[in-house]
Amino acid sequence: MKAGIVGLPNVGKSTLFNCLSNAKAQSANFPFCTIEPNVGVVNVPDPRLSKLEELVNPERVQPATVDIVDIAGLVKGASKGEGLGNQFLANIRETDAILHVLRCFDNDNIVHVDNSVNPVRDKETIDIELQLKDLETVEKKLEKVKKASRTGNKDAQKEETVLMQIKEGLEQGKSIRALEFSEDAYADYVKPLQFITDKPVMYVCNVDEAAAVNGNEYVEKVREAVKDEHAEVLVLAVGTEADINELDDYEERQMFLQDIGLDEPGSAKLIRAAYKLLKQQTYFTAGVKEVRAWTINIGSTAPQAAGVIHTDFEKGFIRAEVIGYEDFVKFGSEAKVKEAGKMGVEGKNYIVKDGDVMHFLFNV
Ligand SMILES: Nc1ncnc2c1ncn2[C@@H]1O[C@H](COP(=O)(O)OP(=O)(O)OP(=O)(O)O)[C@@H](O)[C@H]1O
Ligand SMILES: [Mg+2]
Repeated sequence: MKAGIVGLPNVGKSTLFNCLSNAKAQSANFPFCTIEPNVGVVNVPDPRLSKLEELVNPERVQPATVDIVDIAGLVKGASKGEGLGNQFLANIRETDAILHVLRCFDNDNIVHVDNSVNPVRDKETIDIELQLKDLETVEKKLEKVKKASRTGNKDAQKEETVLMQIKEGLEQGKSIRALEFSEDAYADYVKPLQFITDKPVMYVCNVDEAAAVNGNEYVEKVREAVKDEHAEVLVLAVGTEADINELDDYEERQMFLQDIGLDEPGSAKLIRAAYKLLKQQTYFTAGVKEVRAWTINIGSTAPQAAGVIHTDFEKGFIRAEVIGYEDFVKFGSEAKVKEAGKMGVEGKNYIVKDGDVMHFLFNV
């Protein structure tokens, strides 16, 4: 699962990527600085992991990770080959969620490809290109489905209705995630086409230092413009955080963060939000060798969760011993939780909860 950073050229996408990941992407004050996507594996900051580390005192700790991709800037006409053309639209298609960066700061020294700061307009520019790309996809599919539908194929007729609904929505400037489908229609006809505007999105408002905590007028306009999308809007002083990240010393970084009014980097909040956007959740294993956060899809069963460690764990799954995170902390160790009778023994239908501390029994 990966989240892609998307936006107009020169709005701070690579700078954001560098805040999140240790992989250094080139960022500079000119449009189309990024051409090939930069890929980074980013640790998901999770205070629960430090707490478990404290209690178990393991040899090593492994946080959950999320893959972040920094993609080239999009411009008007991209879907027709303008700018870097279609290539990076393919890069976006390969992601599972979109972090849409919007420039929400004034600075005459930083070029804006459309010559003025207007994040709502910028958002629409990007949306239109993505919608046009999806329109192309749906029209291609419709051509085929219509043929089958004319021969009286009932399934094809149903599909045609759904695809027409998508086509009309896109033509009205709506993104597919804003359209409503029945659960079946979505699973059968919409999801398989992997539309770009169906991917979950989060808006990242790139502000200056003064607006790091409370945002500014640009941010308010963005919030207003996206209020029907049920999408999260995150405020981040990307440039400032990148500067702070350059400091080697942890104490010094904390000091600068406090100076701008933050108790943790906005990028930490962003990574956690991206993780949620990808519909991922965490369970833990807490052994003396390793305390580790594992990533699963929300709604995973115990065997599916076991399968993330090893496919044999899933195939040979017998049962799972489960301790709720809160109980683990309250009693302080696996043994004490057992003593208190708070350890659950769960079978293959158990739906794993976020934060469960798990131990699997299996045979191979
Ligand atoms: N909040 C900010 N305030 C001031 N300058 C910023 C801010 N965020 C980014 N910048 C500056 O904007 C310029 C462009 O940033 P960056 O290279 O990250 O853009 P990009 O979106 O990746 O562009 P491209 O699409 O061309 O790859 C850089 O000089 C960067 O330092
Ligand atoms: Mg870039």
